[in-house]
Amino acid sequence: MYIQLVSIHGLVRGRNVEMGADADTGGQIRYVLELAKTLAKHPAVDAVDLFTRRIRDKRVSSDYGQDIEELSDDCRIVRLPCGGGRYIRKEKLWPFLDDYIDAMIAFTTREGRTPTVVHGHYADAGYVAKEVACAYGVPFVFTGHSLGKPKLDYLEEEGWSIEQANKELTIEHRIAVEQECLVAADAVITSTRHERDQQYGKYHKSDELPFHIIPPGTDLDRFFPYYDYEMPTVDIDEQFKQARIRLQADLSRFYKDPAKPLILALCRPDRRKNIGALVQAFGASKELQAIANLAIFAGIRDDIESMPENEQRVLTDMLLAMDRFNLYGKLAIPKNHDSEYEVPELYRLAAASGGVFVNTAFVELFGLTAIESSATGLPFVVTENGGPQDIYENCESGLLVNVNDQEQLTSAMIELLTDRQKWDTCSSNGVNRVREHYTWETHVRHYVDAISKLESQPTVVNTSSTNAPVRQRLAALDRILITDIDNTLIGDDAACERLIKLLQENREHMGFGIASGRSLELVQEALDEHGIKDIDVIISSVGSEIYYGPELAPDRGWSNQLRSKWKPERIRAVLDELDFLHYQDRDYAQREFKVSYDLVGDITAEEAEPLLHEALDSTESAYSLILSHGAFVDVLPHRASKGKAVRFLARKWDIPIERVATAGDSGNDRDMLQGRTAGVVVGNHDAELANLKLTKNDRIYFAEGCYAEGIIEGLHHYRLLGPAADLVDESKAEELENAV
Ligand SMILES: O=c1ccn([C@@H]2O[C@H](COP(=O)(O)OP(=O)(O)O[C@H]3O[C@H](CO)[C@@H](O)[C@H](O)[C@H]3O)[C@@H](O)[C@H]2O)c(=O)[nH]1
Ligand SMILES: O=P(O)(O)OC[C@H]1O[C@](O)(CO)[C@@H](O)[C@@H]1O
Repeated sequence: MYIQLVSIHGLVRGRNVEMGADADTGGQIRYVLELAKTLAKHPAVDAVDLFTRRIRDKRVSSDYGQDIEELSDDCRIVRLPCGGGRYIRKEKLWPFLDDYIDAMIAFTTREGRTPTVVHGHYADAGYVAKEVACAYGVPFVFTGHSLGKPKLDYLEEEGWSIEQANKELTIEHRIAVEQECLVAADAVITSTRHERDQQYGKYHKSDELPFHIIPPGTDLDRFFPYYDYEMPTVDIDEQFKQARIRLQADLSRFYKDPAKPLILALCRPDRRKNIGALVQAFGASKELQAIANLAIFAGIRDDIESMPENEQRVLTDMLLAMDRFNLYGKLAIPKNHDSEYEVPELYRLAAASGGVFVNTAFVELFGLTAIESSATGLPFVVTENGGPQDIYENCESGLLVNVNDQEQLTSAMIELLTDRQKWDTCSSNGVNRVREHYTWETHVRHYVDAISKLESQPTVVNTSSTNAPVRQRLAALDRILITDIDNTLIGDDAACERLIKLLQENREHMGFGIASGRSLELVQEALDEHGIKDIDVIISSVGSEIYYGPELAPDRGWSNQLRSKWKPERIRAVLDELDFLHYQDRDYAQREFKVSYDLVGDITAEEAEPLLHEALDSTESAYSLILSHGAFVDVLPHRASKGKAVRFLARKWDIPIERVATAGDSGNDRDMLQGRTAGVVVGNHDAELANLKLTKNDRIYFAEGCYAEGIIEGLHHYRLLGPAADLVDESKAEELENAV
């Protein structure tokens, strides 16, 4: 089996995982890393790749910018670009996921290994995994980790409007994607029954979906029992001992009486973790304060003011409550900790002190911290709402509480802190039963069982993607022809037929694309009229739209790139005032990313151009102006043009730009013909192409043949037809350039 796991957001690396560095780097990151590493050790698994986002940002470690990180011989983290290098929160990643899908397909195709399953974690990666699985016709597995509907319910209770939740958290889109993932999934892996029934239950009935309840594990090499320190025969890694000394020193700075038992809380700084309830309970109970100290580790922070709003509020509320209840000398809120060695030591220090672990989250889908604390022998007091119910039933290593009932919370803590017998029972139960129920090895055994049953029966029809085959085809191409339609591809029917036949013969390696000023509808009309089929990609409306395959699936990544600084209403307002322009009212002429006019009167294109720029500059829109056939004026977003769309495609599908043949006849083809593409200007070209000022880098072949005959001549010229071995290499390209 070759398993692809996908987990896009947060900070993912193999060593020194920065758990709690922000709200996006929590339990899910730990989960996917442990899952990947343990899966790779299973005898039925040949390899595991964990796909995440490549981040190149000075504010975070350069580790997150590495393309590949080996976790073991058969297990890698693969980082692919998704929306630039800057580290951004997960809600901002949505527009870039389509590009990520394509990058992942291109990567997989290059590697030449088809995944057995693609497993997406959280809605964002679920979306990616669903499409990739569909592209390869293999099963898609989904795990939500945290779901949008319950989050929205919580936010609404907190007074958020749906508009605010959409604006800041894109919540309805997330929920819609979760819904699609659940319908498409061949297996949904959940951690607990409660999660299946109460959380996923908000989306679908449990008998409608292929659920597998497989609880996660915990790393027992790190979360060993606290009493191992008392056992002279147990060998403990020095790094743990050093972490212990550091923590002891660090915590004792906060406390008047450091010898008291420790009440420990550890979670991401997220409001739903409801840390306030714990501070409130501790602050209000003189008894608790008399018998124990409180330590809250809520992520890692530098300057609270520079943190996102959610995290900022959690921390400031906590500091304010500390002040209000005057908990100085009794409460520690350390700024930093490391999750590899210090977190396990924290649990052990708390256990050795006879303390207790507390999690007062409003709801916890699973709650890794409850099994971590139990594994070290630290009893817990944990929310009864969610996954901890299962943990409690299996381990009996603590108490469940209604976190809205302060009295119950306080008494539970007091009970465990004062009843030594109870504490001992919970502590030993935790150590023993976590080893029975919550190891990653057990998880992986069940996981492999579940997915091997899927192997032979992928229910691809479930998925919503219709363009998967063409995506896969594009990823496998090593060259492509992209041609204009009018007066280039069409104009000589017999030559056009010859070209189509040649392309058919070379179809295995060579793609066929159109780049036209026409709208999609009019491109189709022309293609239908001439019986031209098997188009892989259509760049329409002068490069402002890209579509794939027979289903005409839009490239949303391209549209997202164009949206920035595009102000079509302002453009229209100023151009409407110019008397040498007529707003095109023909069908399909105006598009989301294209505002088009005809030149009218005696004015020439050369005379009109400076006047148009002057008007357009006043709009503060980032535009690109294209004049063609001496008659048409197209205004597009600054990032749109046929040439830019062609380069975008070459990059995205990893086709060397020298092997992208472009063919055209007029001004709006200029930028796809110039540069390193294998440009072909057909013999019947417009005068505006005759005087192209070519630079040393340009490769343009002026064909003698007209229309499609010229294209065929160009393809031969660049030796783009025939077997891959004949392809022009870099040195030949230079020779050719000179010849041109
Ligand atoms: O400051 C911190 C905060 C957390 N952690 C670690 O981060 C993980 C937190 O996991 P968990 O307690 O499960 O909470 P979340 O981060 O909220 O994780 C989400 O995803 C998990 C995996 O699916 C589920 O168990 C949770 O219920 C769900 O909320 C644990 O390993 C902690 O040790 C730290 O190291 N430092
Ligand atoms: O607030 P949200 O969007 O539900 O996300 C919760 C976060 O918790 C996590 O488990 C942290 O790892 C992720 O699933 C997600 O980053």
